[in-house]
Amino acid sequence: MSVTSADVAVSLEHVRRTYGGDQPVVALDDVDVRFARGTATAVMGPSGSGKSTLLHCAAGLDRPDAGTVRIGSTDLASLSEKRLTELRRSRVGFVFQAFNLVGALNVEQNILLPSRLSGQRPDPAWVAEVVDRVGLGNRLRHRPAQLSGGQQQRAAIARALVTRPEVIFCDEPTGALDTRTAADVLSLLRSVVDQAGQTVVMVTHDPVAASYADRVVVLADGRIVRDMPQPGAERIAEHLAHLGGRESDARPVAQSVGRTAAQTFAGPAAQSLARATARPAVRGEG
Ligand SMILES: Nc1ncnc2c1ncn2[C@@H]1O[C@H](COP(=O)(O)OP(=O)(O)OP(=O)(O)O)[C@@H](O)[C@H]1O
Repeated sequence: MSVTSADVAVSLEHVRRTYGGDQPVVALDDVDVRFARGTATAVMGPSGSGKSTLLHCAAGLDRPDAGTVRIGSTDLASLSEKRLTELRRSRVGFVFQAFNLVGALNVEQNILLPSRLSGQRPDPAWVAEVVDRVGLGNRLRHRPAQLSGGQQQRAAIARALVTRPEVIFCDEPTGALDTRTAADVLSLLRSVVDQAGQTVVMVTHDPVAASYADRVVVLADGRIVRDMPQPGAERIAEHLAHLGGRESDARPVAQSVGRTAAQTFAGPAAQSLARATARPAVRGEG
């Protein structure tokens, strides 16, 4: 993908991250990748290939040993820990497999937490729009434990959106969800990109989840070994199989792509899944 620097939301240039000890592990080995604004990218690869390390370095949660990481034009190495924390609160959003909502706070308080921490007073109209977009208007007073897994993840996505971050990093966002709920969450992330023009970088083991992205980057042994625009779930599964990905990575796709979406899912998720399993995700179809 050819992009000018103004179009780049996040860039990693020759990034290397080694974990120490007597037998050092090279988790990222000269990784060079740019994530364009207004796109969704899936980061895939076998267990231990460096996906989480890439996400953590890109998001400023970890510092590489060598190379440069930029959010927009900001070189993260130039920032003190305090400034880096501020950047993470204001310019970056996170969505994790385990939702990471604060159990003692209700949905509204969780959604507003990043703004509160960064001392901002979010625009009420924007908060209302975000709440509407994730469909939690009637759950704002509920605690996380009173929500389904899908609702908790939608609350986490709302929390990630509320500061209007330049990029949202997702680590296995559908890993704890059943397939139908996962499809709804992936459609929501897709709409964040298509309608709000935000940038999503998502680590996933799931080829169906990855097929919602505009691009799939595959890591092996800390290096990028594939960079595919809209490959589709079947092709992703084939690539993972060749890399010796976990058997469970490929099997559900092989099963679901053999059926129509209507057979596999009912309701609003079906249309999204049809797109995911029949052909690659296409931007603008949200
Ligand atoms: N804190 C750490 N200390 C030592 N080694 C680490 C540490 N974190 C990661 N590693 C090693 O770095 C390599 C990459 O790990 P990473 O977690 O980025 O892989 P991954 O692709 O996200 O794996 P998974 O899919 O299993 O979550 C692995 O060999 C891992 O054991």
